[in-house]
Amino acid sequence: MPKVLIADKMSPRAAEIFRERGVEVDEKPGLDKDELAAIIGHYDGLAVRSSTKATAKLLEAAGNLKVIGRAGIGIDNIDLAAATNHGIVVMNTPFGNSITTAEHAIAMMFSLARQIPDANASTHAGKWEKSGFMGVELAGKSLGIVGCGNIGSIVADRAQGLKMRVLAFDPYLSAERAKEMGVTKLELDEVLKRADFITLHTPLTDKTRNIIDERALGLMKKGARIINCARGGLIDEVALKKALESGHIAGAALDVFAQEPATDNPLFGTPNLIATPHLGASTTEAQVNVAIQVAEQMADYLLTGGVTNALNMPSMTAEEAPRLQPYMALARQIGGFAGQLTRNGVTKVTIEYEGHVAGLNTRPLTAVVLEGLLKPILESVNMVNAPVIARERDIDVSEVVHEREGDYHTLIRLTVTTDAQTRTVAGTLFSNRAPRIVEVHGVSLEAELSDHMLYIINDDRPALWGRWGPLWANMISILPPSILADHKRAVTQSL
Ligand SMILES: NC(=O)c1ccc[n+]([C@@H]2O[C@H](COP(=O)([O-])OP(=O)(O)OC[C@H]3O[C@@H](n4cnc5c(N)ncnc54)[C@H](O)[C@@H]3O)[C@@H](O)[C@H]2O)c1
Ligand SMILES: O=C(O)[C@H](O)COP(=O)(O)O
Repeated sequence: MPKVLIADKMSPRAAEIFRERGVEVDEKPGLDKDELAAIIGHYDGLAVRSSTKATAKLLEAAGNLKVIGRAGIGIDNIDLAAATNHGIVVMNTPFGNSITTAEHAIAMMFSLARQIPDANASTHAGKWEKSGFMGVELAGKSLGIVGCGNIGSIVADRAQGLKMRVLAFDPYLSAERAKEMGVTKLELDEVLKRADFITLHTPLTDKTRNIIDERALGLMKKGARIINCARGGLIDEVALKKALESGHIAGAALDVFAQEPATDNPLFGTPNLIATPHLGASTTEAQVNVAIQVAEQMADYLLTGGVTNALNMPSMTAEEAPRLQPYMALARQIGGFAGQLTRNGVTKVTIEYEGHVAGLNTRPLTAVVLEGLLKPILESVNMVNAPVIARERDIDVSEVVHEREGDYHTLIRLTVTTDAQTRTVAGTLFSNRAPRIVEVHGVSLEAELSDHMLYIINDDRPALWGRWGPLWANMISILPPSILADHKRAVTQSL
């Protein structure tokens, strides 16, 4: 029975689902990195939110780990490259907390517009400063959204309900989608210049780090307000502090910070700053959503091989997984067989899908062919890291899907090119389930592979094979070793 560790505070629904699905589960939120490293080796799955750091060092100690599930969206706390290298699938739940986070951004916008946190504190202090908290109306104002994906588009919808004009900067937002959403798509500088409120909803990448820096803040209207419920690091915190202190920016509401947990931040104490401790996803509804999704996805992967919302391997639904299973076995055999035939460095790999298989989800099959191909040289390769390893080794991988049906109702053909030669291996499924190798280097044959086989090319040199010679002339043979027991010496010499 696979075993999963829930390492962050999560809705109890996650553990319930793991148990219902037949996955053993331990809930241990709040372990420090050494405690986690000491036990991670016992688990097949690790379920986290944003607190647990799945670092390269931790993953070194995670010898059995097959999947990391992020109950949420951002995976900044997971070393994706290290996970991929270790063959660990990383999956998130991209939609479960989007509404909740969009609502937090809207709540932050209202809080800024009406200074609710300061007014609340002042009233609690018995000051009754009615004239000290003059606000601004949202209706008729412009909201600039930077990053108009899942959350940004929900924010746009809610803002339109508040009768705001919505401007969007997102290089990947199509004109049609912008039109459909009723937002005005503009370049960043235009959005900054025109908006009364700016809200950020991009991931933190090399391109978005400090996207709101001193220059960007300078472009914003005097008296504009800014909200960040996406990721710390999108705003230069020192520049924002200056802009708030000078009054150029009338207010900022931040849910996320460059360093988290943010217990000591240069912005703390700055006037007109509203801060929440990364609460964007913290509603009961969102936490139940992401807990259910992450547990279902991880259980699917561990129990059926189904892959949903993975960030480092192609998806394969739990329904597809059993249908693809015999093809996975075939793909692994074809790749493994070709890998054992290949001596020199591989430069190019072409995988052709023909007939029935051409209509299936071929990306996982390609990953498995590559796994098989690379296995003879790299013990730790699996279908998660095989495509990355191929890329790192400059192997040009291409998939060709033929709609035509050839001699077989379904066929996978692998062509491997090295500096020295080109080799092909093709296989089919008998009765839609039993893998058969049906072609090697253009020679037709039929072989059911088992774990230990002998592969022989007979050069047809006189006297090499004694009485077997005439039979094997110009043939490739793949045989169980027992058949050749009497001829062991000859075979050994030949190989
Ligand atoms: N505060 C929280 O608790 C909380 C909760 C959920 C999500 N988040 C964060 O919110 C962010 C957005 O989440 P999402 O689900 O909407 O993601 P998403 O991938 O659906 O949307 C991100 C958008 O940003 C756009 N984008 C990418 N690079 C850009 C760039 N250089 N300039 C402008 N736009 C760019 C993308 O095209 C995409 O449309 C993520 O960073 C996520 O981690 C925070
Ligand atoms: O990316 C996310 O989903 C949010 O940052 C939520 O993080 P959390 O699960 O730690 O609340």
